[in-house]
Amino acid sequence: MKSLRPLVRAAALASVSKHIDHFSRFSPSPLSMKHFLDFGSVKACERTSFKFLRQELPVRLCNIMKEVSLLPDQLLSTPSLQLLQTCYTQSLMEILEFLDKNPEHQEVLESFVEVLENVRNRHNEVVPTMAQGVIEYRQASGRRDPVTDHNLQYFLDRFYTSRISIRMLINQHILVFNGNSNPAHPNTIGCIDFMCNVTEVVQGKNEGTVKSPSCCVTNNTREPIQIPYVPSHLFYMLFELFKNAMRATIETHEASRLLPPIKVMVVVGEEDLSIKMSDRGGGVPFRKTESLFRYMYSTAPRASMEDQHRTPLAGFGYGLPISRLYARYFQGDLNLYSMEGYGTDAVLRLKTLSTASIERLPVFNQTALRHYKLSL
Ligand SMILES: O=C(O)CCCOc1c(F)cc(-c2c(C(=O)NCc3ccc(C(=O)O)cc3)noc2-c2cc(Cl)c(O)cc2O)cc1F
Repeated sequence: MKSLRPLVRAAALASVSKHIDHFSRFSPSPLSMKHFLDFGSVKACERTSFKFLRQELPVRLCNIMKEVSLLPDQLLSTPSLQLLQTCYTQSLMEILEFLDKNPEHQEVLESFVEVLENVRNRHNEVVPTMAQGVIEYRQASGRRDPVTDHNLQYFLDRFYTSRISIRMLINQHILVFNGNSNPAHPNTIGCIDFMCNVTEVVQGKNEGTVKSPSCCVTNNTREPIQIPYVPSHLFYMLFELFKNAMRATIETHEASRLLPPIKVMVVVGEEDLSIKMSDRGGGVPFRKTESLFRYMYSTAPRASMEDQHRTPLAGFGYGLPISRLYARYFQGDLNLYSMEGYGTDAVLRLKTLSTASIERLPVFNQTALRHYKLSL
């Protein structure tokens, strides 16, 4: 008797592709920070959240899985991408199990939270796994051409934004409905601090270390600058910017006893909250600024110490491009203004109003499809 395993696997794959086709026809529904706050506050209803997520999570998963399926075979066939597709498929099937479950049953709601925790943990390593897949693809395909790099950048921006948004929905549901209020952080609703003191988060990033440049923070108001935001997202972005500013400053002033300070200005306007981090770390040529945002998974060893100083861009990780995705996720942005020979200003913009902070989500549609029709 032939093993049933291949038949079962084929049937499961056929079923999954049917679901992916079905749910990828829906567009993801962007939520605003105000919605997250209103929904997670006293009006929080776990049944309503459950009914929304058992539809919306498959929609977001299947929209990006559709784009993954359009990647070139040489990338799709890498062990890392095979692992990612299995991971996403498994998570999709586990959530789809709840489509016909009764939200009036408490055990259904409790089981759903457990499944979401499993999904979140399963996806913890997605970023380095995708990075490894890109390295394997680049090693296998050998040639590097600008069109492929451009289309890969387009895909990775969408893939990581999708992942940020899925984890936001999952974390909100788990934190709001797992019954543990957070006494240490009374201003939080799920993973959102509705009175996030931006200046304090900036200052908290500058724990002095040996020989690190001093930092001074100035506001444009005497009152604390507070907006509803996700502290972990803000922490990730500021840490990345401080790391780069400190590295440039230290490498440029190695011989100096006194390092020029990194200055941070926090300004809140009616529409934008802007954080400008200014260093005197020597800057990079204007022509190379955009390359700082590339997903450089280069494993190329640097030839020498000299090279290490002259071509650090080759070793750029993905901290900066993903920081820009976090900023853009809630309609903000991250821009670099570098003056070669002097230093760099990194300007992080967030939205002041929770009604303007609306999820910016990738949608699988004809426009997206055209990017993949071109040779990736
Ligand atoms: O490891 C990681 O994850 C991130 C590793 C990251 O590594 C870097 C790093 F921290 C800082 C810089 C850098 C330089 C530099 O290095 N200038 C010297 C040079 C001059 C010319 C050229 C050239 O012609 O190519 C290259 C560099 N100048 O400004 C910045 C700079 C960059 C950003 Cl994103 C920032 O927010 C603040 C900054 O001061 C470059 C990095 F690459």
